[in-house]
Amino acid sequence: MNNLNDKTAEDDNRRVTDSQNMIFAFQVSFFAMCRLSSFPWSTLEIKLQCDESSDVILEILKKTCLHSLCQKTPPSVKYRRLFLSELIKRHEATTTEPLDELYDALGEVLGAEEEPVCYKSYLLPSGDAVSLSESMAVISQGTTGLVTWEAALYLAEWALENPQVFADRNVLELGSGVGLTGVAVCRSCAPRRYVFSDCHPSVLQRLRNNARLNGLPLGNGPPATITVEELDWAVITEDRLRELGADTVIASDVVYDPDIVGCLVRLLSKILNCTVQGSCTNVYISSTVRNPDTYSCFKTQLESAGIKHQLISGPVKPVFPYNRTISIEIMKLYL
Ligand SMILES: C[S@@+](CC[C@H](N)C(=O)[O-])C[C@H]1O[C@@H](n2cnc3c(N)ncnc32)[C@H](O)[C@@H]1O
Repeated sequence: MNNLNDKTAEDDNRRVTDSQNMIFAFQVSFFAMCRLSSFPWSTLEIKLQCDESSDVILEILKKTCLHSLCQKTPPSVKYRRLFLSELIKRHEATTTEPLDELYDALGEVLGAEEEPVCYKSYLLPSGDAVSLSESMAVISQGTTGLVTWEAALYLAEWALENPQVFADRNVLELGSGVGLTGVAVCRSCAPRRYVFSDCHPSVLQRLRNNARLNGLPLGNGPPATITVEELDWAVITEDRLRELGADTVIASDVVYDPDIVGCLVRLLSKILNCTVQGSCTNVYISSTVRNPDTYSCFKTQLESAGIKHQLISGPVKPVFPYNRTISIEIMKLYL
């Protein structure tokens, strides 16, 4: 008899955990504005078939559109409308009573005005969120820097698993974009100093706003510990690099255009040759291998500049939602 009771309790626990995992998956995907087709809809349908109540739908609603994060840093109006319409469709396919909360939430979104930018929030293992103002289009205002790219999420996951690489280090990030990797590193890896950088005026402005939005204590140059600097790879001098004094340099998705590979490699060569207090600088580049020709052109130019590279094992534990079928690599550079 005891065995039977134990088994039932075990099954109940498993069902609760499965349900919580599914609801969490909805929440993570919703706040990162993932494609709706990537949500676990079929798991939800199975759950709805086994459960007579609307509790699970209500819980998903509470963890998404009704969550306090959605009041502060909401995904776009259009996205919330499409999400709610899909949720309503799945709920209407069941035999349960209509849920007023769903229609109220949709009514609110239908009455809202679309903004040119939206917020995406990426949940950290600590439960905190990194919320970023991002553009809707992957290229806007003539730059690719106003959205978060997969290589940034990959590098951030790797950093979360390897905090010792950043702890008490003076970190310079090149081509920071909207700032996902940097915010995650500052929040979770305790760097001594962190310099976000980019060259595009709109990206720099967005970066400053995003750093503040995430509570980072932004200053204006030393002795501030976290700064946003205009740093163009084509014009930065060795003197400026020495002033910055970085002992760890990172970048994500900066190898995407054959026209800028040359000046990036020249900068990397300056960085590696410019020793800080006798110690060598650790350089890590995270790249999505979209175009093998561009990537191999980068490797060839590294070699010609006398820079060696070593592939680093990527992150093991998925934290952020992104397409994991694409090829992303982190390389460590050295002389
Ligand atoms: C594809 S985005 C990647 C942004 C971010 N690292 C990410 O992975 O989400 C490339 C970034 O490199 C920056 N960039 C391109 N050329 C640059 C240059 N010459 N100097 C500094 N930044 C540059 C762009 O402004 C843009 O923010």
